[in-house]
Amino acid sequence: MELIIENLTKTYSNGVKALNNVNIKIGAGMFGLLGPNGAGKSTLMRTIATLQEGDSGSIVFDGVNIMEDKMTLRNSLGYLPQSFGVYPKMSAEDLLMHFAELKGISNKQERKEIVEAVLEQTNLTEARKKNVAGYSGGMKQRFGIAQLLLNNPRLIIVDEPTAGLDPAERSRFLNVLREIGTNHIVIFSTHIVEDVKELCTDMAIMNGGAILTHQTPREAVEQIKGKMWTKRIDRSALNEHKDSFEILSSKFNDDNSMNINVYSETQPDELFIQKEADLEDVYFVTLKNVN
Ligand SMILES: Nc1ncnc2c1ncn2[C@@H]1O[C@H](COP(=O)(O)OP(=O)(O)OP(=O)(O)O)[C@@H](O)[C@H]1O
Repeated sequence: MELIIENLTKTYSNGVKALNNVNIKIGAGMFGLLGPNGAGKSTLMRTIATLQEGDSGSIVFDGVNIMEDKMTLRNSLGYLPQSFGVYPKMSAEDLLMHFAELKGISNKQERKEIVEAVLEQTNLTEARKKNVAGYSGGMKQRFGIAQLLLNNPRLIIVDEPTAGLDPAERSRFLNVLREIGTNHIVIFSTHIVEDVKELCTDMAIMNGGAILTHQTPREAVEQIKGKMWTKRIDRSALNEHKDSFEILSSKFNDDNSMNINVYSETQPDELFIQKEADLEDVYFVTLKNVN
């Protein structure tokens, strides 16, 4: 199972180059697509999901060029968009039975079994009789996953699913995705670095329509190990430090001080101490290198 994207380009009619020669190979497992707002993540995901077309390049899923043969991909695709419509006042179970019928599962017993299974997979069995319209944000997102699992997709695309979820709901949602990720390709876009850290076996960072880096989270952190420095400064000294150092990120402390973080091969000055590199540092280093 493999998705291969080559030389994919898309320029919108207003001149925005949303995809700039994207090349990437994605295998089974949880793949995190990380990037700031406007990086091109949604454009890339919508193009893979065949909801819009690239200007040039190719996307091949399991040997089939999906730009030429959209139907084959659609039969094995589950797509959860960034936001989806309003649900009627129906229980999750009834609504899923209805969607299953629309998806062509005509045998009622078979439909029941599949619906039961997807409710279980998304931890919604207890809430199956409740109206989906009254579900919390996190439950709606899990329902979205239940719905896309009905036709047993091999490629699952979820566009910023954790945005707006509270920590408990986010964690439940990530657990559901984690289970699914073991035997599917799951492409998951987010601007939350923690999501990728907790969940993904593979990841890419995107900005300005281009893939800036494609590595496992562990490899990415390994690469900047020993090169991250932090210095505790008085908050009022921030501007003078900005003039002297390229500050990647900063954190306020409880007192009047703050920590500034810098990427450097060598100690930037004698008051900087080495900091344990993490994925957030990778994200900022990667974005900074192209700016
Ligand atoms: N239909 C469109 N017409 C014109 N420009 C568009 C269109 N859709 C997106 N863009 C622009 O293309 C660029 C990439 O947008 P895209 O939505 O793919 O990014 P994103 O990484 O998903 O961002 P976000 O996290 O904000 O959803 C942005 O500059 C955006 O303004």
